[in-house]
Amino acid sequence: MFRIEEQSERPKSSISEETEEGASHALAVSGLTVRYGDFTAVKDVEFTVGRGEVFGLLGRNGAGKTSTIAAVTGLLRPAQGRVRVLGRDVEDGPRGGTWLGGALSLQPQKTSLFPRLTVEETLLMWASLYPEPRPVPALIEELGLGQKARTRAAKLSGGQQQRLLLATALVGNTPLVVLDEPTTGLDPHARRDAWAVINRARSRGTTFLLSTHAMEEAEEMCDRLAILHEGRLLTSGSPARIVRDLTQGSTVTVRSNQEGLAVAARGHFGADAVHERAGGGGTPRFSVATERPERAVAWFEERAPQADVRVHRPTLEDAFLAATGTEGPRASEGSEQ
Ligand SMILES: Nc1ncnc2c1ncn2[C@@H]1O[C@H](COP(=O)(O)OP(=O)(O)OP(=O)(O)O)[C@@H](O)[C@H]1O
Repeated sequence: MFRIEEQSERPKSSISEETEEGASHALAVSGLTVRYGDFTAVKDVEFTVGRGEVFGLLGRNGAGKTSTIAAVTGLLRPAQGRVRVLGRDVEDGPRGGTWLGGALSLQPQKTSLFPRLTVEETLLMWASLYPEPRPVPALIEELGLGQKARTRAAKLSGGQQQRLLLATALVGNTPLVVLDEPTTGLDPHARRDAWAVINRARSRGTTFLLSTHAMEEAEEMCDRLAILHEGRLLTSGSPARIVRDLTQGSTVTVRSNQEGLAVAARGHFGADAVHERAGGGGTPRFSVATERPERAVAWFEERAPQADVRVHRPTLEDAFLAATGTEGPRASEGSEQ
């Protein structure tokens, strides 16, 4: 379990003062446990999202991201725990599109699109559920669907449907927007367009909770992340902090026939930092673990100009793989105690 203390200062939402009272976070999740029958899909998950933040949920397939989102949005009643949006308990809100009087909106699943409604009709329908929706024509343009405004949902490509789903979440103009894998299936251009749309909404003060499998998206878009694994929250923090905490730092890999180079490297960087690598019978290879790869590269350039020197900086994907690499038995009623 991990608590997050920081929070961002952002403009207040349009929700009434009464519901703002005591609402120091856009979203506060505590002790969240979701069960399906005797299977525990989410266990004691705890995190907060500051106003105006983009907060990402990462996790392998089946880790519990969608179940967490369902509980956060009131679509599913948790077995235990509390979810507060702008200080107000989600359980108190009505179910359906007008959650918490317009405080949050959710990007629905593809199956929620009405195939015979056009892009425009779909968004007008969703807009009618919220007190202060965004103007539909401008949103259609922003999502790059201008040419398709009068096309039925069934006739859109997969990526266009995905953009329409993102638009249905944004049209409500709510302080908190929840997106379940918002850019899955989008081409790289459309993905960047979607990021730009999210960033524009963020700059107006909108808070986002999103789940994603795209590490680049998580690194690029999210202020903070939580990694869920087998229903539990493993860690949370900024992408940089997660990389720092869960990986061994940078590695410089050196291929060289120069005699004595590995020995000299051990003398300079320390014996523990230098590791021989299996070279497969080719040029001898070793790696150096270092916090300052640039300096290590300069050191090798000076002593062994012919050497093949490459830097590997740990990525969020490295951190994610390291954190979620183990596949133990899932939490369940029987194994929790
Ligand atoms: N309605 C349900 N009934 C029973 N089990 C469910 C139900 N919905 C989800 N589960 C189970 O709960 C676990 C978590 O599922 P969830 O959909 O929350 O994972 P996820 O992290 O969103 O996965 P993915 O990345 O594949 O979308 C999985 O083992 C899943 O099989």
